Amino acid sequence: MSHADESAFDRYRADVERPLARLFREYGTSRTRWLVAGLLANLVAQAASLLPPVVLGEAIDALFGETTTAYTLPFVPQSWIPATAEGQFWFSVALIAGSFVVTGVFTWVYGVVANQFAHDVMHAVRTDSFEKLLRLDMTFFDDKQTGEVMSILNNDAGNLELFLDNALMNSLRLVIMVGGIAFVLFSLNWQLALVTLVAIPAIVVFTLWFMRVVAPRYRARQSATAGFNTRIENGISGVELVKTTGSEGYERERVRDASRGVFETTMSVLRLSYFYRPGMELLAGLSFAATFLVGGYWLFTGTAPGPLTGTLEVGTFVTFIFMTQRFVAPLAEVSNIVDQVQNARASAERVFGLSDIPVSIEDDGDAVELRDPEGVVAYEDVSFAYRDVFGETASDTVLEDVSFDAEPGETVAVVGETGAGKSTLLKLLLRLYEPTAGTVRLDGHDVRDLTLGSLRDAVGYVSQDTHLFDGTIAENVRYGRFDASDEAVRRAAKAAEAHGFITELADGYETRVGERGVKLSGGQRQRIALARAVLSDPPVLVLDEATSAVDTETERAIQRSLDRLSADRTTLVVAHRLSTVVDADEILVLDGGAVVERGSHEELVSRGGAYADLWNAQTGAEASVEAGDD
Ligand SMILES: Nc1ncnc2c1ncn2[C@@H]1O[C@H](COP(=O)(O)OP(=O)(O)OP(=O)(O)O)[C@@H](O)[C@H]1O
Repeated sequence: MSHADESAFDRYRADVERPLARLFREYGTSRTRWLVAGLLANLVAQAASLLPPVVLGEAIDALFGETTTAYTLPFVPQSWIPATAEGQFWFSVALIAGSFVVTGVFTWVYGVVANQFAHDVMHAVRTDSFEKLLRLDMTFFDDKQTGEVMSILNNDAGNLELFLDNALMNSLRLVIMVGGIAFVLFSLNWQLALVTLVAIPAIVVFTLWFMRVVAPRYRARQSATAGFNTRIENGISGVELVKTTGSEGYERERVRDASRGVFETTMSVLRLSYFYRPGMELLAGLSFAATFLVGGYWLFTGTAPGPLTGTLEVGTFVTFIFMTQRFVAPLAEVSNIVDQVQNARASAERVFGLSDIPVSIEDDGDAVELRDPEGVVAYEDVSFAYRDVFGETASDTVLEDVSFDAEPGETVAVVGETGAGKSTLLKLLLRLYEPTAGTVRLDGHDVRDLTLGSLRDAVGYVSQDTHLFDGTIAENVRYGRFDASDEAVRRAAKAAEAHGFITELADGYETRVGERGVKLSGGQRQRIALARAVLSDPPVLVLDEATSAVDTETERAIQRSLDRLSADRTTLVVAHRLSTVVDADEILVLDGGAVVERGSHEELVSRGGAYADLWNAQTGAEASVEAGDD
């Protein structure tokens, strides 16, 4: 499989080694005290819960039978045990009551502690994953796997929580129960204990087999779930397109297929679980039946059956029966534990798969903080091709040997046919991508040497597709400059010719813009984005078709205020409508990523080249539209 066919997740997820061990290393060690407290509380609770059957068995033999034996208890010094039968009876009552109290209190403690531990880890996994997402290169998002990503933050973090809270504590309970019970049974009667515990190796082998067989099915289920999330996410975010093209049936089919994938992969896990769970119950039940058969026969006949030797007391037999019952329940839980462990393993692989995706665009140790930027921009022989997340070239050359300078107060316009590389050229200044050759400089610094924060603070950027967050207009203008005063927000809106329409809205600056700003028109959204870019008063303004969606009248007004704004700033602007760039100090005409012409509007028109053709086509077109309007 070539990299192009493989998602970044698949690649890095496959390389994650021992994901659950890594979970403990990365998230458990800093929370060891919670883990240890949980373990200890669990240990005490389980140990205390083993006491009543032992005391009961001892009481039967020492106090209730016709022929009584001496009252002894494992781990309890003989000097603590009262000498009289009555004293021993009350001692037994106290021990049984006490053990229930201890079990109750410590079960509560371990519940609280385990919850705290597990939810704290889940919180950390979520926030770390989100933080990592924000650091990832744009190339990652160009592959757009929103559904996968949402799955990590939701399902996977949840699976890990369930594992730490439930599976981990339950498996400890299981180990303590089985270990503790085995210990007690062996100390009471090792021969009968062998009979009782003979099923344990079979249970272990059966469980290991199940885990091995079910693991790939879990992985398949998780990917199917992530794929389903992606489908849903795409269907909903593109709902307008779905409706306007009447594609509801098509989308329904696609979601149905994705959902069927989840259904089938889930069923393939469940089919094994159906088999495993009764298998475990059967093995646990066999152990109980064997104990009852052998112990019962021993008591019934009064002689040790088969190769067994010695005597068996009724009380010991009762303790055995109670104890065997005790481990049937936790053993039946094993299938749930295995379920959660497998789920958690696949989820941890995905969490760490994400965290292992390399980030190439970030501050390195000696990045320079750009202070008091002037806004001198220089592109020196810049070439560029898009790369994929694996660092391999993913597109043809998009920019080739582009050089230009822009000083404060100057405007450089980039024009050219669609796909010529104009937007890409601007993005390199913000270091959303890095050139494959050549250097982009701001105030003489290679942008790669500057801290991303100070670089991006110095550049106000309005992209081609403006994004607004759900919130008020004021919040959207303030985005990125969260401490800006109301007055500053208004000033920025005025500069972007947005103040007028904002004040006409019922709630003015407090109007909610809806998901992605859908409650505003395209032109209104652009003006808010422009206001956002000018709010911070950056020395460099980068406008990628910032006024393409507004009417000519508004565009002229914006142009006038931009002229004022750009008087002492460096402005890089991409425009399709050439009328907006006639005053630019330099116009670069891009064709196939290379600058084919450069100069002022007048120079380029008089040269009669590509720009002049574009200009004539546009002014001619405008003239005919106006003629048509008349
Ligand atoms: N994220 C990406 N990954 C791979 N190739 C890309 C990516 N973005 C753009 N391209 C390709 O790079 C080329 C230049 O795109 P760019 O958006 O810079 O063009 P443009 O001149 O701004 O076009 P337009 O005028 O239509 O906005 C196009 O061929 C496009 O297919």
